[in-house]
Amino acid sequence: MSQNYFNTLPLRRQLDELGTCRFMDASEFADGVEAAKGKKIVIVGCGAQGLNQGLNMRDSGLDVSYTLRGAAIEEKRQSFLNASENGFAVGTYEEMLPTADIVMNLTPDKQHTAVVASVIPHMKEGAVFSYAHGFNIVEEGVEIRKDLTVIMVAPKSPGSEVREEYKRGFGVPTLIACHGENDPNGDGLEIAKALCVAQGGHRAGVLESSFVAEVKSDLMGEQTILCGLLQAGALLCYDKMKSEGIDPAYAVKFIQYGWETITEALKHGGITNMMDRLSNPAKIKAFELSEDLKDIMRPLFEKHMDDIIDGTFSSTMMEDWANDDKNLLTWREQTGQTEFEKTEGAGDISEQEYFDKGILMVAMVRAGVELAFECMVEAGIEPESAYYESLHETPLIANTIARKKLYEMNSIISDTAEYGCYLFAHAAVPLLEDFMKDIDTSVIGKGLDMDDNAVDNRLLVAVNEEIRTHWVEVVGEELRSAMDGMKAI
Ligand SMILES: NC(=O)C1=CN([C@@H]2O[C@H](COP(=O)(O)OP(=O)(O)OC[C@H]3O[C@@H](n4cnc5c(N)ncnc54)[C@H](OP(=O)(O)O)[C@@H]3O)[C@@H](O)[C@H]2O)C=CC1
Ligand SMILES: CC[C@](O)(C(C)=O)C(=O)O
Ligand SMILES: [Mg+2]
Ligand SMILES: [Mg+2]
Repeated sequence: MSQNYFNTLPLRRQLDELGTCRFMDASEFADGVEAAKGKKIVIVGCGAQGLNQGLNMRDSGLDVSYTLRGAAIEEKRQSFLNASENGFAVGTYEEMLPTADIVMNLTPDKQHTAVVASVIPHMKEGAVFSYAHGFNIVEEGVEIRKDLTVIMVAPKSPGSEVREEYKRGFGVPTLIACHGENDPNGDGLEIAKALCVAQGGHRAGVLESSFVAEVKSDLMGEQTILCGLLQAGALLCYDKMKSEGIDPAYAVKFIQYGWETITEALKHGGITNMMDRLSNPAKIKAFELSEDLKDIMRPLFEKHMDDIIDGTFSSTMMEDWANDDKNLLTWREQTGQTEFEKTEGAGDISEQEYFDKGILMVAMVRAGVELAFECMVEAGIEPESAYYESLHETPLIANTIARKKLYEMNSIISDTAEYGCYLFAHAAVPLLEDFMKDIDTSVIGKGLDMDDNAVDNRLLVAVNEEIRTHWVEVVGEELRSAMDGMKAI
């Protein structure tokens, strides 16, 4: 029986692994996809990451095909259709794996131990086995045959946006690593770099990371700001707007597209730019609300970080795996039944209106990004990694909500993220009950009375200073300066 790998490490090694983070210079990607060129790359699974990573890598000139479990091929399941209708070769493990040079495991985390057991025996000696998230290695302590090189290429983005950003000529920030226990030829990182380039990651920013740093930061981002808070915030804002007499169809549309519009400003210019989109009085109001939100939610964010670091979260989720995903499936069903999810959105809303009438949503984003960033950094995760996992990825998740509300977000993110999202949202909604009682339509749905735009100069200066000097803004400005190819959506 394997055990939590991170928990077996001595403290100093844990801290080293958590703090492994080197921003890679563009010159390090000068060889492009060379290290993977001509190699047979076989992807296991053709879902959210599998399909989109494969499409990008093929467009980058690599030899990509798929292997699926026998039943998926026989029954022509969605994964088979995803691969075959996109013109990829698809075969069984016996057909595809023995000749593969690089096998990319893009199946759900829950399945990884079974996938390792069934896939690895077919792999040739000296091949490469790749992950997009290190849960199986770090939280389950799975050990891989020593002749195999084990790498990680982890896009900080939903699969759909890995593709969309690539098509726009950009990419998504990516964490790459080679598992120290499996690097027999010393070339694992070179291969990870090539796969990352093939997915477009080098255009947005790449960190040389570790499996540990990726897992602990990824779990924190997805549970809190990326998914949990957007889920909780959507439900709370909708209920408030409706109870204040705002047309439900307008409220739904406002929230569905509001996260995307607001956080697009975040992606391009950080919290500073997002807050600058508000009038001065609205900015001060959003700042005050976000300070209150930070005070109320800090213990919850800290609890998620602590539970992730000491393995409580992963063991709780694995209990649910063993219980046929009872919690996950119940929470998924409940989300599908919410009025927000079932009501069709309607109404004309201009881009600026989302800011002017969405002051509370702006406040939630600022509070969530800063809290997630602060908790990660306090736990030993480097600021660059915390930035990608909190601020940069929030708009990419918001893009999925704009497509089909919370249903779309939860079906595109991994099952692991979805579980953590519900866990957080179920705690956050009651936690914010009293705070929400004091909220009215001036900050969500209608906006401030704009007859008088006057503000206290000293207060405005202090608020601007506080926003602009936060560490997430300092590191963000640096990281965004390397994102010269970023495109508007
Ligand atoms: N979702 C995302 O956007 C992100 C995911 N990740 C990571 O990427 C990995 C893949 O996640 P995601 O794309 O969400 O996964 P999906 O749920 O979309 O993967 C579904 C695919 O996995 C196959 N599969 C499921 N179980 C098995 C099994 N036991 N054996 C073989 N194949 C199986 C399915 O085939 P079948 O048709 O047979 O069921 C299907 O092809 C995870 O490690 C995740 O943490 C990382 C970043 C973001
Ligand atoms: C936000 C969740 C994520 O980590 C991701 C898309 O990056 C996932 O596991 O889906
Ligand atoms: Mg992630
Ligand atoms: Mg994840």
